[in-house]
Amino acid sequence: MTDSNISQDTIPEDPVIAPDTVPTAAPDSPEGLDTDAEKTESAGSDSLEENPVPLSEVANSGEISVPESLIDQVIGQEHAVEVMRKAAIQRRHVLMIGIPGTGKSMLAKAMAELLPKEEMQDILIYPNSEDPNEPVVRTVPSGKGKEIVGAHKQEAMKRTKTRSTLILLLIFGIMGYALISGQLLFGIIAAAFIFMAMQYSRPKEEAMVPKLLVSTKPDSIAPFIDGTGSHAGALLGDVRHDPFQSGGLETPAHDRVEAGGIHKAHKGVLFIDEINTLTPHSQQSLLTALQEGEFPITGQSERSSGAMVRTEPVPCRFVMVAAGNMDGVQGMHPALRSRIRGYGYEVYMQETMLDTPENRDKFIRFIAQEVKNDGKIPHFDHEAIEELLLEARRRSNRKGHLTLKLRDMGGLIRVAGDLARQEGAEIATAKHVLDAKSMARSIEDQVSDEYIRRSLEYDLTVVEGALVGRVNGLAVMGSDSGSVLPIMAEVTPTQGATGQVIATGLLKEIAQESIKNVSAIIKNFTGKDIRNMDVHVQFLGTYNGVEGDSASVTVATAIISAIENIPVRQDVAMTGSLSVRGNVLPIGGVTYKIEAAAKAGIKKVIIPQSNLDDVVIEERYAKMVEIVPVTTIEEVLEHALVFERKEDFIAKIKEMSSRRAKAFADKPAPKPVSV
Ligand SMILES: Nc1ncnc2c1ncn2[C@@H]1O[C@H](COP(=O)(O)OP(=O)(O)OP(=O)(O)O)[C@@H](O)[C@H]1O
Repeated sequence: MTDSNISQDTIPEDPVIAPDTVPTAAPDSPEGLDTDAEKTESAGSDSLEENPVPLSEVANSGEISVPESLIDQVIGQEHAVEVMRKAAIQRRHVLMIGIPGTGKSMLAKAMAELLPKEEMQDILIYPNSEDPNEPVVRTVPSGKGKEIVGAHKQEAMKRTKTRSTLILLLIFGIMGYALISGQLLFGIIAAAFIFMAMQYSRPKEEAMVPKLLVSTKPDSIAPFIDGTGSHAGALLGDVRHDPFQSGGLETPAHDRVEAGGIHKAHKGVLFIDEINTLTPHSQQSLLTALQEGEFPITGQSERSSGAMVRTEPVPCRFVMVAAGNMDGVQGMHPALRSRIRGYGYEVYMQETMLDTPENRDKFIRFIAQEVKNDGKIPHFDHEAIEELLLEARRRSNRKGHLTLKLRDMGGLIRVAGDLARQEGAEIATAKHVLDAKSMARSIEDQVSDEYIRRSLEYDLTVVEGALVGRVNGLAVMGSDSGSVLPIMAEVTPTQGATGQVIATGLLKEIAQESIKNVSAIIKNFTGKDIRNMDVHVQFLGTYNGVEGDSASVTVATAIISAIENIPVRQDVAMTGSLSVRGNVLPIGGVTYKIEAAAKAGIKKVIIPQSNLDDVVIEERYAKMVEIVPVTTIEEVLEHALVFERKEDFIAKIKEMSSRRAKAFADKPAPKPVSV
C-alpha cells in the first residue's frame, strides 16, 4: 500500500526571506530607485478600470477585457510586479522565491517586455587567420548581422563560380588537346588530376564567411531566454566536434561555435527556474558572465576537438531572473546569490491573496485571461465563475483568502472549458466546473482515495465502534489532499531503568519532538508516573514518513486512552497541534483533512477552533461530517472517549482537568518578553 509524502503539517512557515520584500540596495543609483518607482506607478495601467462594471456582476467572462501587457495580467503579486518594474528600468537582477505556478516565469517574461528598448545587437563570429582556434567576435546593430553574412556569402559564391569556370575551361582545353593529339588516356588522367588538385587546394571561400551567432530583429522587444535545466553547452555556449579536423575536409572552428542561453539573452532576460539544479560549474560560469558581461565560448566536452577552440569573449549583458523554492536558495552558489543580492532584488512570491471584492475582480479577470490565452474553450457564465471562486477559496487553505497557485487553477479552467466544448456548449457552466473538479484531480488526491479504500478494506482504518488506545488522526498528502492516519498507543511496564516513549512510523524531526511534548501533558493529565512505563506509539501505514506536529492531539488521546483504559470512538477523527499546557493549536490543510475523513466514513472531525474559518469544504462532504472546533485537550477527550456512564465521564474529565490546572497553577501564562 502506498502513501506518499504524508505531511502532518502544512502551515506555511515564516519564510527566511520576508514575504514583503527585500529590495537589496541597488548600488549605483539609490536615488534613481525612487524616481523610477514614481514612473512605474504612473506607467502601470490598471486594466480593472477598463471594465465598466464590477467584474463580479458580469453575466459571463466574455464581457471582461484582458490587458495586453503581461505585467498588467499578473494578479496578487503586487510587490513582485513593483520590483520587476523597477528592476527592468535599472536592469537589475531578480531572485524570485516561491511555490510553482504563482507567476514567476510570467513575471520574467513581463520583464523582457518592460526592458528599455535600447539598441539590440547581432553577434558575429569570424575566422581568425592568425589563430584558427580563437575565432574573432564582433557585434553589429540589430538586423545588420544577416546583411553582413549575406554579403559575405554572395562574395564567396562569386569567387567559387569564377574558380569553377576557370577549372572547367582548363579541363576542356586539356581534353581538346588530348583528342586532337590522339592521347585521350593522357588527357583523362591529366584532367582528373587537375580537377582533384584544384578541388583539394581550393581555398574555402565559404569557410571565410562569418557565422551569425545571435540574430535580433530591430525594434522588437528584448529577448527572453528560459535557461531552466540547461546543460553547460546550452547555457554557456559550445563548439561542435569535428570528426575530420584536417585534410581540407574540416569545418572551420568559427563555424562550429554555438551560442549559449547567456549569449542569446544579450540585452534581454535570462530566466532560470530551480537555479540550484544547475551544476556548480555552470553556476560559477554564470557568475563570471554576470560580472564580466561577456563570456568566451569553448567546447564543453573535454574529449571533443571543440575543446581546443576558445572564442574571443562573447557579449552577454543580460538581466538574470532566477527562481526557485526556499530549498533552492540554500542550494544556490553563495557567490551567485550574493551577486544577485548586491545588484538586484529578492522577492518572495505570495501563495494566497485576501478575498476582497477587488481581488475577486482580479481573479475573475484571470479566468477571462485564461480563456483568451487558450483560444479554444468557451467563456464561463456567472455561476461557473462563482464556483471557480469557491474553489480558489478552498485551495487557499487559509481563512479569507484566494489561492494564487494559478497554474493549477488555469488547468481546472481548461478542463471545464474542454468539457463544455465537447458538449458543444457556447458557455461553460457551474456543472462543467464541478465535473472538471472530479476529473482534474492531482495524483496525490487519487492516491489518497485509493489509500482510504484499501485501508478500509483491510481494516487499517476503522470507522465504527470504540477501541482502547486507537485514534483516527488526519494528515495531508502532497499539497492538496488529505488522508486518515490511524495511531495506536500501548503501555507496558518499563524494560529499562526509567520509562520512555517509543514512537514508530518514520517520524521526521518535528513529529518526534511533538511526541516528546505530548508526554509532558500526559504526566500532568493522568497523574500517573510514566517513569514506570514504556509508552509505544505507532503511526499506521506511514511508509514515506510523517512530518509536522499536527498529530499531537491524536497521539495524546491515544496515550491517555491506553493509560486510562478508556475506549476511543472510531467514528471520530481529529487533527491539531498541542501546546505543552494542553491547548489545541492551529494546523495546515484542514479542509483536505476533513474531506478525507468524510470520504472514509468518519462522522465527526475534531479540529482546532482557530482553524474553523479555514474550512471551505464541498457541500457533499459538509453533509457527511460534523465539524467540532476545540481549544483544549479536555474538549478533545470529551468528544472522543467513550465512558459507560455519563457521570464517570464528567468526573474523569473534571479530575484530569483540575490536575492539569493544578500543575500550571503557580505557572502563569507566559507573557511576551521585550528584548
Ligand atoms: N500571478 C499570476 N497572475 C496571473 N496569471 C498567473 C499568475 N501566476 C500564474 N499564472 C498563470 O499560470 C501560468 C503559469 O505560471 P508560471 O509559469 O509563471 O508559474 P511559475 O511560478 O513560473 O511556475 P514554475 O516555477 O512551475 O515554472 C501562467 O502562464 C498564467 O497563465
